[in-house]
Amino acid sequence: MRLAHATLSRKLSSSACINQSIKNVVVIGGGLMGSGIAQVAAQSGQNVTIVDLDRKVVEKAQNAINTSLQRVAKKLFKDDLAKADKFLTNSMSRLMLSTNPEEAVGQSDLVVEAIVEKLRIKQNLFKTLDTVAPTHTIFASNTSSLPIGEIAEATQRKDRFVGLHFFNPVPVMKLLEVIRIPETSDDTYNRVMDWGKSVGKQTVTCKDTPGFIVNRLLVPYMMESVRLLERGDATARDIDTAMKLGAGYPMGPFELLDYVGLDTSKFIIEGWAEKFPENPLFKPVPTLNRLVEEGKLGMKTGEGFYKYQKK
Ligand SMILES: CC(=O)CC(=O)SCCNC(=O)CCNC(=O)[C@H](O)C(C)(C)COP(=O)(O)OP(=O)(O)OC[C@H]1O[C@@H](n2cnc3c(N)ncnc32)[C@H](O)[C@@H]1OP(=O)(O)O
Ligand SMILES: NC(=O)C1=CN([C@@H]2O[C@H](COP(=O)(O)OP(=O)(O)OC[C@H]3O[C@@H](n4cnc5c(N)ncnc54)[C@H](O)[C@@H]3O)[C@@H](O)[C@H]2O)C=CC1
Repeated sequence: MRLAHATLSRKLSSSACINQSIKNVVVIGGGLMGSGIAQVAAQSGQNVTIVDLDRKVVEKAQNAINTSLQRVAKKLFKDDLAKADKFLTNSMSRLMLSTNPEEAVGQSDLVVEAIVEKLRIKQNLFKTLDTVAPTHTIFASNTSSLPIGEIAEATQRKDRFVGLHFFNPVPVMKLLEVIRIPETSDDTYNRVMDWGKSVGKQTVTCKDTPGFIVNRLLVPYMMESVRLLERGDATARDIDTAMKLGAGYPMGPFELLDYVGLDTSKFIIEGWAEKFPENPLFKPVPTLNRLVEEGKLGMKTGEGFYKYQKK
């Protein structure tokens, strides 16, 4: 009887949740993207827990969010300091820190994963969370390039699994790519589309295909830029200047590679080269591999294609 009662209450709670909007968000990964995703959810009025392996990383994320929120507050309430301060305090009050993903997801409506771009690590994380997260909780990956279907393989909740691909810097870039797999339910899709708009993003939808829309076009362009450099056709600085002044890009490809992170860029192209060895667009790039091997990951380590002032 107790079991039936428990099952009934889970069913009721999950069906009741279907009508509820997403209020409790857990972001796993407190790096470049995780901190941005946590920020836009917190500033939009949601309760957010940001999780990473290491307490120092989540505290660093909290500081980065605070700094970024000050820029947003200044823009939103330029001549009303009291309102700007209230916005900042309220947003930060909705942000919790954790290094325990299993515990953090206990009350979640949505889990957004933004950890390292490695399929096995993402699968292991979701496999573990699938056993402890509430039945109604939606799982989403912010992966740049991995198949959402393969990440979802690790769980029993493919109907509640999507890709939610944000862009860097998350507080500024307006786009959110929403990727559904064949098993994604209409209710899940509709709820994450509404959620994406609630955090201020314009959503587009794409099939579960390598790189979805933007990265499928952007990453080969960035790799081709490095090949142009390797041939000695032009310097990195001139290639960046050319693309900013000639194509109106806000950043050139080398500035962007340093901004995105050379490690993430390498993981993306490596994954595609492995799956599609015959596609010349996905050929790995020796200079990128060398810089990553030397620990030069871009802005986040102070040097990539360019050197940066340590903050
Ligand atoms: C790899 C993947 O999977 C997918 C990806 O993300 S691919 C990468 C996609 N992103 C891009 O292509 C970024 C291209 N670059 C840009 O858009 C711009 O260079 C940039 C927004 C990053 C910086 O813009 P900028 O004009 O050079 O510098 P800056 O003046 O500091 O910022 C411009 C505005 O954005 C705001 N801003 C910039 N970074 C911010 C942040 N982290 N938080 C909050 N606000 C920020 C600033 O406050 C500023 O606003 P105001 O001018 O109104 O004060
Ligand atoms: N860097 C970018 O411009 C963009 C990256 N992405 C994607 O977002 C994801 C994260 O990328 P970044 O934020 O750039 O990486 P990052 O390296 O800045 O952050 C990744 C974080 O994940 C943490 N982490 C790793 N394994 C973990 C685990 N098992 N549990 C909890 N935390 C763990 C790391 O400690 C690190 O803090 C990747 O899948 C990437 O492809 C998506 C859009 C843009």
